[in-house]
Amino acid sequence: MSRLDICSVAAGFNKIPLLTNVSFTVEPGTMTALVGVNGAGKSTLLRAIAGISPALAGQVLYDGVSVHSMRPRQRARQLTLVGQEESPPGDLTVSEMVALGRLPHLKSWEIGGKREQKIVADALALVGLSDLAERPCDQLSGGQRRRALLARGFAQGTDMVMLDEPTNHLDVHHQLHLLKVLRESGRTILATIHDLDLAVAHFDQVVVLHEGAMLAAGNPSDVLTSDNVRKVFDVEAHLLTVAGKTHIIVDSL
Ligand SMILES: Nc1ncnc2c1ncn2[C@@H]1O[C@H](COP(=O)(O)OP(=O)(O)OP(=O)(O)O)[C@@H](O)[C@H]1O
Repeated sequence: MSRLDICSVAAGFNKIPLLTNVSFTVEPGTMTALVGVNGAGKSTLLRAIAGISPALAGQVLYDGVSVHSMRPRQRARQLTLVGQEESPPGDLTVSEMVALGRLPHLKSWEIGGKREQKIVADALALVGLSDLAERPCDQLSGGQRRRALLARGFAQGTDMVMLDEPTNHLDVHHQLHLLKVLRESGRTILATIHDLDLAVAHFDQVVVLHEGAMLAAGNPSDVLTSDNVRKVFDVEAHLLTVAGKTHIIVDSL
C-alpha cells in the first residue's frame, strides 16, 4: 500500500486559486477527513488531488509518483474518486453501473466474465444493495443512488479511495455502516465530510480548510477544537468522550 503526499498544492478555476499551499500526507490504510464551510474548496481540492483537474501549483504524489503525470487509465487503476453529485445514466441497471468501475482493469473480452460479476456482486453486498441489482438507476432513491455510486467505487478495487461527501443522503444506519466498511476494508481513505462528529469519531486525521488555506491538519480531537470550530464555522462546539470515543457536540451559533 502506498501513501499520498499533498505537497504545497494550489487548486482553483481558470488559473485563479481558491486554495493555496495545502500540504498533508495520508498514510497507507488510514482515513483522512477534509472539512470546511460550503464553498471552501473541498471538492475542488479533492478533484485536483485525484488528478481529475490540474493542481495550479505544487504536487500530489502517490507512492512517490505525481498523479498528474499518470495516464487516465493508469491513474484509475490506482486511485478512485467518487464525486459528490454524479447522476448515473438512468437506463443502466445498478449492477451495470457498478460494473463501470471495473473498466480501467479490463480487456474487452473480460467484461462481464464470472470473476467480474462476483466483484460487482460483492460491491453491491457491501453497500446493502444486492436486492436492487437489476433495477434501473433512475428508479433509485437519493440514498440508494449514493450507495450504488459507492459500490462502483469499491468495485474499482484501488487501495486509495477518495470520496466527496460519502455520507450525504445516507440515513444514520447507512452512514455508520459505510464508515465501518471503509475502516474494515483497510483501504486508504480521503473524504470530504460536513458532519464534524463523524469526522472526529471515525477518522484518523482531519484537515481543516479555511479562507483559502489549510488551517490545521492532524489528530481529529487536536484539530477540531472549540476555537478552530468557532473560527471556521462560527458555531459553539464541545468535545467529549463517550465510551472511550471522542465526539463533538455543536450546540449553538
Ligand atoms: N466550474 C467552476 N468555475 C468557477 N468556480 C467554481 C466552479 N465550480 C465551483 N466553483 C466555486 O468554487 C468554490 C469552491 O467550490 P467547491 O465545490 O470546491 O466547494 P466545497 O467546499 O466543496 O463546497 P460544499 O461544501 O458546498 O460542497 C465555490 O465558491 C464555487 O462557487
